[in-house]
Order: sequence, then C-alpha cells, then structure tokens
Amino acid sequence: MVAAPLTPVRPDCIRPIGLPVIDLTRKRSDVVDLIVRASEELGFFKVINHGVPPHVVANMEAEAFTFFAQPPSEKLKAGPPNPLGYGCKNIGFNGDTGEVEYLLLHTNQASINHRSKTISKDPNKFSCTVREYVEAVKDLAVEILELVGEGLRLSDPKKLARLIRDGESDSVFRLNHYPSLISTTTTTTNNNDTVDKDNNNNNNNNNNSSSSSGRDMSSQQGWCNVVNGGGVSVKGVIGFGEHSDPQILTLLRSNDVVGLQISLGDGLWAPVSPDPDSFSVNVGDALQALTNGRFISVRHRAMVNPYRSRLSMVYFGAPPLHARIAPLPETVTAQTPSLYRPFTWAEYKKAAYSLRLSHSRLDPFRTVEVFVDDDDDDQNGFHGLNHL
Ligand SMILES: C=C1C[C@]23C[C@@]1(O)CC[C@H]2[C@@]12CC[C@H](O)[C@@](C)(C(=O)O1)[C@H]2[C@@H]3C(=O)O
Ligand SMILES: O=C(O)CCC(=O)C(=O)O
Ligand SMILES: [Fe+2]
Repeated sequence: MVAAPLTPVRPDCIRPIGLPVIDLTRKRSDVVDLIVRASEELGFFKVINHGVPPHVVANMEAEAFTFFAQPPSEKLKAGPPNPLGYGCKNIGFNGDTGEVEYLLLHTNQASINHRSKTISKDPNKFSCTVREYVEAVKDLAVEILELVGEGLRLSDPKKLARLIRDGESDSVFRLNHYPSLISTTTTTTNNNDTVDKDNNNNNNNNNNSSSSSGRDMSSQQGWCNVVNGGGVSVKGVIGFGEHSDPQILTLLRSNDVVGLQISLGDGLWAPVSPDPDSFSVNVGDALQALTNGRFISVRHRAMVNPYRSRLSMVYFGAPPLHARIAPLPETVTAQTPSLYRPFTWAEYKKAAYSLRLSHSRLDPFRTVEVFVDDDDDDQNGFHGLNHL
C-alpha cells in the first residue's frame, strides 16, 4: 500500500480569466487609474495602441527567427551565456533548465555592437534592428512609468521613469525561442515531472492561427536537439519555469502562439492570450520594492506549444547598477511601514544570480519576516498575494 502524502498536493490548474488590456490612447487619467489598479491587483496588464511601430517589431522578429533557424554550430558561436549571449536549455548558473533557447543582450549600444558580431552574418543590420526595437520599447516603458508616477502621486512623477531612461541603465533584452515539440522530440506518454497533472491544461497551448511572421518554424533545423530519452508529454512542457523578473518593468511581445502564463497563486495559472499587436507588461521585483509592496512582481512562466514554435521578445527595464532601490517616501506611512531595506541594483542583481529561478528573491531584503498563510480558505484565486 502506498502511504498518503503528508501535505496535500495541489496540481497546477489553468484558470482562463480576463486580464486587463489597457488602451494607451484613452483619457490619461483613466489610463493612470487602470495601470495602477492592474499593477496592484495582478502585477500584470497588456497595452494596446502603444505607439511601437509595427515595422520595428516585424524587423526584430525576422532577425530573431533567422538567428534561431540556424544550425546549432552557428548559434553556439554566440554562447555560452555569461549570462549574456546564446543559451540553450540552461537558464542562469544554478541548474535551472527549460525547453527554450535564447539570446540575452545588454541594451547598451557598445555591448549590442560587440555581441552582434557573433550573432549575425550582417552585424550592422542586426545591431541596428535591436537598437531600433530597444529604443521603441524603452520609450514605451518610460511612458508607462511616468503614468505610474502620476498614479502614485509622487512629488517627482518622473522619478521612476528616469531610472530606466538613464544612459547607464542596466536594462537587458532577451529573445526566447520555444521550438514546437514536433520539431524537437519524439513525444511519449512515459511522463516526467514537467507534465501538468490537470486535464484542464488540455489544449491550453494550442493555437491554430498562423504566425504573425507567416512562418511556421516547426520544421526548422536549428534547435539544439537532444533526443528525448526521458520522455515529455505533448501537454504541459515547461519552456521557462516559474519566476518573477528582478528588474523594474518587463515589456514582452510574442508571436501569436500561446505560452505565457501568470500565477494567480495557489497553483492557479492564467494563460495570456497571444496578441502580437499588444505588449504584455509586468511589474518586476525592483518596482515591488520601490512601491513598498503596493505593486506585485507577478510570478509567471512560459509553456511550450506542442505544434507551433513560439518567439518572445522581452525588454527588462532596469536602473543603473549604482542606483539605490528603497520604498518611495510616498508609499511609506505609519500604517504601511517600510517593507524593504534599501539596496543597490548591483547588490540585488548579484543576489538574484546566486538563486534559482523560482526563488522569492525579495524576501532576504525584507525588514520583517515573511508570513505565509497556508490556509485553504481563500476562494478568490488571489491567495498568492500574501507573498507580499
Ligand atoms: C536562474 C536565473 C536566470 C536569471 C538569473 C537567475 O539566477 C534568476 C533570475 C533569472 C532572470 C529572470 C528574468 C530575466 O529573464 C533574466 C535575464 C533576469 O534578469 O533574471 C533571468 C536571468 C538569466 O536568465 O540570466
Ligand atoms: O517567453 C515568455 O513568455 C516568458 C519569458 C520570461 O518570463 C523571461 O524571459 O523572463
Ligand atoms: Fe520573466
């Protein structure tokens, strides 16, 4: 007889919910309110009518697909990730893995120029395309942070935006490629623990519409293929495991293949519908600290689509290394005392890289012990908010 587990197992469960979609051309005061509310309640929202020119996005996507379609021998010239550069399946330095290959770039122009030489046969074209894209999404991130500054009624409403606008900002840009399973592995039902245990996950990764680039990459040859010995299931394969982003603000755009999920806490995951014309925005750890826990650094993950390759282009807006991160005075009151001790971005980044992907990296920077309520009586799906 098999002994019952001591703690109840909570299988992952997909809960499709309406996620906030904010039209940036609406009345400014409405946009401000919507952004603040979404950042407080979820730490996530989508923006439409954002002003990033479609050709800038299309050019970046085309360069990314061209890179990932190459044979492994070519791609490996841009690696190994230190953490910048090309990486395949290994994420960070502490043993995290996922069914993803990626390029991680610093947004500093000199760094982009240097890296482009190992990434592209036409380095000038590649670096110009990245520069244009990064400039455009940075402008969008700056605009969003200015709106946030207004919403938080900061005495200097542009203070947050300046952190990422700074010429010395430590912002990074990441291209993630999740090959479809049919292009990489022989699928089996001899499962391992990356498989979701809940049938609700069926087809949550399916999307039969055509790619925004008009290209189905499932037959591409370039995935650094490892023949599947352990066995993966056609459902629920993790591309990029659960984590929060350490920076201030993340702007993600993907092709029209579903994959990104945000955590609602308590094993509940909300799939983000892929809309190539929108950007997904999420609050990062640094913004959670700056807002004294008022905004939530949302935990999220990316699943592999069994049938279609997915590409995400992710800008992580970060402050300069020497910038001091501490709860903004406007967010600290007698009722809401400071939750985090001051730290520099360099200090936080170092700590982040010493930890696994899934760690709650802000916890060691808290001024008070974290209380985790493990009761099961929370019905609203936002149980995870008590990680604040
Ligand atoms: C496992 C890791 C990879 C990561 C650094 C870390 O030690 C923990 C945070 C990870 C993350 C998540 C968001 C971004 O994709 C990223 C570039 C970042 O700044 O923090 C990655 C790091 C990485 O892949 O190098
Ligand atoms: O590809 C995605 O949808 C998520 C990627 C991500 O979370 C990251 O790069 O930090
Ligand atoms: Fe992320």
